[in-house]
Amino acid sequence: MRKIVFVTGNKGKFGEAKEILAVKGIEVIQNRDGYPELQEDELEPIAAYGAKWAAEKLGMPVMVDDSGLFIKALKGFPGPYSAFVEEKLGNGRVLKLMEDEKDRTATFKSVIGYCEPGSEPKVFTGTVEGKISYEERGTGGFGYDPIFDYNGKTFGELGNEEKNKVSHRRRAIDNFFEWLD
Ligand SMILES: O=P(O)(O)OP(=O)(O)OP(=O)(O)OC[C@H]1O[C@@H](n2cnc3c(O)ncnc32)[C@H](O)[C@@H]1O
Ligand SMILES: [Mg+2]
Repeated sequence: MRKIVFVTGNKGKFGEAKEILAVKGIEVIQNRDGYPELQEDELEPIAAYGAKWAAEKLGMPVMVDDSGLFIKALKGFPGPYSAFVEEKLGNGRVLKLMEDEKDRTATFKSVIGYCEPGSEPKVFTGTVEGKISYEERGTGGFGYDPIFDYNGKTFGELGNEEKNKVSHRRRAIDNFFEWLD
């Protein structure tokens, strides 16, 4: 069975990637050592740099996943700052920022960076469109899931199995897997 090391400190991301890739016959092993996260306004260079850095450091093939929530009415905020905003503000205050906004459109984006030592990194992108809810709903998932409404249910309400069929992460991993084959 093929094994890939996933460098991430995020338990939610790891659990999802593990489930999605298990179906494809790939075992994912978590490494929590982390990598330097560039400050960029796009996720792709952050994922590419992180994957390259970690592959050279660990001397084995690695994947990383840099992701974020892009809210249209907030000009794409929090986007690449999603982790920082989640930690400092949380979902409640993101909803507060959205209080008077009629356009609730938002995009979740995941960029998988993959790199083998001595090679150039590859990036694979997945997105899913949804709406920012008016209140937090559901206890499933992690991070922004309770405020991301996908066809009437938040990702927090959907449950892992359903989320994994349609999520940004699923779509990015599908693209990655297609290339791997
Ligand atoms: O160690 P890493 O992999 O960097 O883990 P992280 O949590 O710092 O992750 P990012 O730097 O990619 O920041 C992404 C932020 O967006 C959140 N996020 C990413 N994917 C999500 C998803 O599927 N559902 C809800 N929130 C998500 C996540 O919790 C972070 O706060
Ligand atoms: Mg991070």
